[in-house]
Amino acid sequence: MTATRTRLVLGNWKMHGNLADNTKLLNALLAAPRAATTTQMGVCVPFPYLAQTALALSGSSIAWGAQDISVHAQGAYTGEVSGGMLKDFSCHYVLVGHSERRAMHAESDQLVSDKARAALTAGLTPVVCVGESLAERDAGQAVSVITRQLAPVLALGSEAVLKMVIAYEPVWAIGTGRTATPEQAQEVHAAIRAALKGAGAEQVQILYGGSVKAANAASLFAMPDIDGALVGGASLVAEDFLAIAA
Ligand SMILES: O=C[C@H](O)COP(=O)(O)O
Repeated sequence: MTATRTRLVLGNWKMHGNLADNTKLLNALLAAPRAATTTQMGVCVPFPYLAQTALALSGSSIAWGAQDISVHAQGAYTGEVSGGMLKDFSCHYVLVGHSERRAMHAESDQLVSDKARAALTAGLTPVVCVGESLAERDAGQAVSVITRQLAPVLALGSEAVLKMVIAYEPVWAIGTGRTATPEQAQEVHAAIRAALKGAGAEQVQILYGGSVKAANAASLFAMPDIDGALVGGASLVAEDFLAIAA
């Protein structure tokens, strides 16, 4: 990682948590000494817990955000949550295009780009998730799949891209315990950075996600184009999440 990019460790709670457990987790994150690290930390929580998270983390160095956003600003869109609503809870980040949403909610590459644009319009930082399936990797298509997924996002223009975070999450590594090797991840991260092209590509944070644990974080983070992690399961256990950030 170059000196110009700050490391970012972002937790994705997915559909986990309840008021009592969240309080314990957030308090444990807040209680940990962090003076020794410049690593940015954040948590992306389910919508119902944004108020609780905002209240707990307000004034701390830990940011928070959501896991999805509507492309619409307001209106008759039952079940949707707008960027303006997320800003009401002082969200900094919002995940867009997580593979679980691409797969289970049929989110297209274009829709993911539209969500990234909606996030930017609301003043949020979109974390654009990309990643190939195992079949695609085995077919040698990892980079071409990611290039396809990123194309509509890059079409938003370099000014927009500079305000985003990109997360490379190979689908076969998510929740499986099977992490990409640092070399596999670096190869894709370098391809992503090359695809960003243009002025400022060196400034964009590119996170790796997929079974990141304290035991493998350091070797991943040692790679030149890996700027941190998007952490699922391990972000639900304070000591594991803190150990990754440390
Ligand atoms: O958003 C996080 C990723 O899906 C990774 O999840 P995981 O760390 O549980 O493999």
